[in-house]
Amino acid sequence: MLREEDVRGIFVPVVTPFSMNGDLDEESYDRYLENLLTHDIQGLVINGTTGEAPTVLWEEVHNLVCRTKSVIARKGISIPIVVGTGTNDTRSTVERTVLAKEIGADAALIVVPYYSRPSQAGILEHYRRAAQTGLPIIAYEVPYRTSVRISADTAEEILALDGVIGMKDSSGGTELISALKQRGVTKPILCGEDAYFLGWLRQGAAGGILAAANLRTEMFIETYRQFRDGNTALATSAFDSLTQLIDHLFRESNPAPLKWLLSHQGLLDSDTLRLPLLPISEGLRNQLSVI
Ligand SMILES: O=C(O)C1=N[C@H](C(=O)O)C[C@H](O)C1
Repeated sequence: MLREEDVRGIFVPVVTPFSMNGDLDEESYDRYLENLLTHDIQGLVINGTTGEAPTVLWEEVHNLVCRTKSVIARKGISIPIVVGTGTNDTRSTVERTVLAKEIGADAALIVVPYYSRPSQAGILEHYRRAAQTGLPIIAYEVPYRTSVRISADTAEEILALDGVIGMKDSSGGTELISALKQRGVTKPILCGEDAYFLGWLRQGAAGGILAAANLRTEMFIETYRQFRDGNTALATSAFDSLTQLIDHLFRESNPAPLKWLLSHQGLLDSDTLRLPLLPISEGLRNQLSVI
């Protein structure tokens, strides 16, 4: 299981490849994962936003976890697997987290419950129940997707729960992380906003869960390592080399641009997404093909 002290560095949220008919494309997944695991990343996230969690069935998540374990074993490496188990329903979140534990996940990524607009107390209770499953939890704050924002007080209380080992912060600004750091919170916070990765490291983030790190993975690792080692100029120049890519990857809904680039590079057979997401526009295809 993932330990709090190992929540650092570059975690890569994997895509869920689909064939043209919309079925899970297992062959592409294995090929893409084999390639990704040539890099020295600190963890994988299955069934996150980048994995199109809202459209992936639990049986498919199960299949992806098993396939991932096989690829990892074949390569003779060890790398933690974090599985997205969060829904907007506490009971199903707990059930999925228990199932993820049973199939050997190392931690669960649990999004703030969306749609229902729960109170801060309701959000805290959601995490309290999930944390009781015994699978380490990374809470995931992403207000532009969930339409609720956790306060610094609630974030601090969530992070104080036994079993919560960290937080992924995609809140769009540094207010939350700086408030938590000012309060002396020591549990790790991972950046979930690719464009702000270096800025977040400066604020005390322990690393990032970054869709863009599926591409140019080495430069993300370099940014993290140089920053960690105090070489801020080298970290800045590594990160500067990534900003154009990051900007393009988020011009249309993630993971559509990423899937297009992965298929353009031959790592996936197709850039198929499940509705309501659609493949990227022709305009963005033209831009991506020359970056
Ligand atoms: O899949 C994820 O985890 C990520 N989700 C963010 C989003 O699209 O909201 C982006 C981040 O890079 C990784």
